[in-house]
Amino acid sequence: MSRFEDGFAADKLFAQGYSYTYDDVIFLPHYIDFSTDAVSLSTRLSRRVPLSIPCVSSPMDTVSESHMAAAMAALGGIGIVHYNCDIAAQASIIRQAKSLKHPIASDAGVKFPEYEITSLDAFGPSSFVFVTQTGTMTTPKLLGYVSKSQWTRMNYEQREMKIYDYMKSCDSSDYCLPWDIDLEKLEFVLEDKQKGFVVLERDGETVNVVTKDDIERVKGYPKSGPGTVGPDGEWMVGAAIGTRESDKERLEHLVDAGVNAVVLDSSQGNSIYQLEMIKYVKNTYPQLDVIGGNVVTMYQAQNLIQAGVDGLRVGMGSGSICTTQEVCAVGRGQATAVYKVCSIAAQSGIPVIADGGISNSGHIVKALVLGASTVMMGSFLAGSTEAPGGYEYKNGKRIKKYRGMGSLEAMTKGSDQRYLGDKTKLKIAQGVVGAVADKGSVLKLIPYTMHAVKQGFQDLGASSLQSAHDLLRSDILRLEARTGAAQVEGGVHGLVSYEKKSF
Ligand SMILES: NC(=O)C1=CN([C@@H]2O[C@H](COP(=O)(O)OP(=O)(O)OC[C@H]3O[C@@H](n4cnc5c(N)ncnc54)[C@H](O)[C@@H]3O)[C@@H](O)[C@H]2O)C=CC1
Ligand SMILES: O=c1[nH]c(=O)c2[nH+]cn([C@@H]3O[C@H](COP(=O)(O)O)[C@@H](O)[C@H]3O)c2[nH]1
Ligand SMILES: [K+]
Repeated sequence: MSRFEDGFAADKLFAQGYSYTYDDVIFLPHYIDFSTDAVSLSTRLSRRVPLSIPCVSSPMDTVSESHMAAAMAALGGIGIVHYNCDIAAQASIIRQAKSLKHPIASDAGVKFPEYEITSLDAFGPSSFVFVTQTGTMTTPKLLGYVSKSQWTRMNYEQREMKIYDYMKSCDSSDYCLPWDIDLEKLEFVLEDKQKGFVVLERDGETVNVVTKDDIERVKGYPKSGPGTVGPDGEWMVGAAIGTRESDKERLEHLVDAGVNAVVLDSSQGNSIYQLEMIKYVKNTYPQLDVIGGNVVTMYQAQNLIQAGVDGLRVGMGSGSICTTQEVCAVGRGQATAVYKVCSIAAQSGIPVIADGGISNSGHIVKALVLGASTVMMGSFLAGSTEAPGGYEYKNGKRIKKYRGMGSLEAMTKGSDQRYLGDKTKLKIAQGVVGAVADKGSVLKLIPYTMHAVKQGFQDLGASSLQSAHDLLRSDILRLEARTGAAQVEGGVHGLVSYEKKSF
């Protein structure tokens, strides 16, 4: 096939000594001969974990607990449960995620018993505030509830009381339904009994609380592809662990809880600790996929591949809450890192997760076309209904906390595990604590985002991830670096004001 010399081949672009990130590069459009619906984004997380969409949630304590993991699996992606908690808590998050057959995260407020409700904000868009021991719906034990109408009728003095002084208790089995009940039956019960909410239980444990409004809300979301279901017929769930001796005991409990893949969580994965942990996991649990990282160079990747990883995670300092490049002077622009690592991983058929720095669908297209099999997202998913933590209001905006796992706040919470109780160890932050805007449910956000990604693939003439990788490696797909002015031009510019609505 004759071709004009136009744009750059990826090999040439990424060999110039620059560290490019997603925004620095742009693909040149190719040729369309299929519809957007013909694009398949099916892929693999790791050697033996197939996914129908290339989306993975970050193992961070403000992103991935049970509701996020269940929702990601229901969408055809996967969630990686964080390990900034004790072993029993992480195992129980995995069990709960697998038990959320209907991955509905209620948008009701959830508070702990000593909380004082001072405004209707506590209810969010819902008619209820639920009360659990921890003030979250992660492994909840429902103690009681307050309805909006009850609270509105209370006088000012009563409103200064703690919730447990006036909440209605709901230990009556009248509210409880089995975790695996059909959605139609669930709806029927809600209609029939006029209760407004039900409690789903498995083996005597509460796994979820769902209101009538929640059911109506999720019914309006787009249909998503086949979910990520394991051989046990339940959602596949991944989990992060560290590389300390104590992580071996942690892993044993996670395996008991049914974990389907494990991510060795480190900013610099090319270490003796990780190489030894990879060998340990492979020897002890040969059926379990182990993902190594993080890496950004071919040398790092090669070492982990030789040690036997089933997947690699790429990114150092590219995350929205990361300060690693500032603090340690190491890392790499994410586009370069993904391209370089993928070019070596492809030779061994090892899937690569492009981790961090995703803030729009275009970044996802770039990561996937540059060779990644999946993208891992923190800030993109934080702030959603499924992310852990409650909403707050700031300057009239509904927000949720989002923090780096290397922030002082997160390290302090997990320090007992990571520093083995050694309080004398100096802690240097490599991340920040912040907040992100309410994004609604990932059950809506992700299907729209995947549709946008398919449109990008169509423009490039790639009907699948494999076809995109082939086009790139055969130099048919061309790209260029964007100047600062080209990046400005590529964004919205020259308007006095505008409203950006993506879907
Ligand atoms: N992707 C990124 O750019 C970054 C991510 N993070 C996140 O922050 C969290 C913490 O990351 P890291 O500090 O890199 O975690 P880490 O667990 O790899 O490292 C913590 C410290 O412990 C040491 N260590 C690990 N295993 C050991 C063993 N068996 N014996 C003795 N020392 C050992 C490491 O060398 C390091 O000094 C993770 O969740 C990570 O994903 C942090 C910084 C950057
Ligand atoms: O330098 C860092 N300090 C941190 O405290 C930290 N916490 C998470 N991560 C990494 O960032 C990824 C999420 O990035 P995004 O918000 O951009 O999706 C995550 O998936 C991690 O790889 C950190 N990196
Ligand atoms: K950063």
